[in-house]
Amino acid sequence: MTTGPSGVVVLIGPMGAGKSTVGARLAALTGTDLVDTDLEIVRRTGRTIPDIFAADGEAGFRAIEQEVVVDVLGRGEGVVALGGGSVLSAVVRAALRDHHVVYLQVDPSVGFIRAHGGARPLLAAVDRDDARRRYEQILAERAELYRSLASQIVDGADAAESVAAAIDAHRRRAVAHDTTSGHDTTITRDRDRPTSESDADRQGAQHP
Ligand SMILES: Nc1ncnc2c1ncn2[C@@H]1O[C@H](COP(=O)(O)OP(=O)(O)O)[C@@H](O)[C@H]1O
Ligand SMILES: O=C(O)C1=C[C@@H](OP(=O)(O)O)[C@@H](O)[C@H](O)C1
Ligand SMILES: [Mg+2]
Repeated sequence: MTTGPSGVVVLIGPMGAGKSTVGARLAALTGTDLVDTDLEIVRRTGRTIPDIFAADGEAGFRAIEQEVVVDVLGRGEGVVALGGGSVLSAVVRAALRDHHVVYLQVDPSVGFIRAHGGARPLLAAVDRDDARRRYEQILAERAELYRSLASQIVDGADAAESVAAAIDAHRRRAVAHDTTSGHDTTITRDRDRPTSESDADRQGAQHP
């Protein structure tokens, strides 16, 4: 993949949106490397994420996460799949500014089913209904943050191959500065460069 001035494609979105899965597909599709920052945290600390939450609390996890994410983004190339809560850090948000940031958007019904039952401490409630309510609350709290950071928004409910292909197609068009090749229907917003008047209108409508 030709990646342009800033080479990193960063995937954001809630737990279960498919960031890790799509990240792997996109890296394979484009012949680049994936860094999944959750896995990188485990690799660097030698501890699992539930262990870190249990011993250091969420605040302790966020401190480690911020350091790892900023470091990984500084490498300047490849695909980076963030953990869903990375964007809660203002330092991480600032570090995202120069990169192509893709928000994998999912309804809570899709995201929760995918995320529940794994080793995610924030959904570790004993009762499934409690866990679901927690997921919905987290998504409601973060949705606008994800939107505001995104250079591209894709439908995370689509098949992982399709999501990866949509990201690659958008990236190729952006690098080629091709404003005439039409629209990718999964793209709802291009932060930096409207591809048509209607896109520009839509941006204005979303960001008064
Ligand atoms: N596009 C997709 N279609 C169907 N299942 C998916 C898709 N993306 C992810 N999954 C499944 O959902 C679960 C969570 O995916 P994951 O990539 O870990 O999400 P995230 O990193 O955003 O939390 C995994 O079991 C994965 O196989
Ligand atoms: O949303 C969150 O706060 C979290 C998401 C997880 O990653 P995924 O988004 O890859 O599931 C992981 O970083 C941790 O359990 C916290
Ligand atoms: Mg993940």
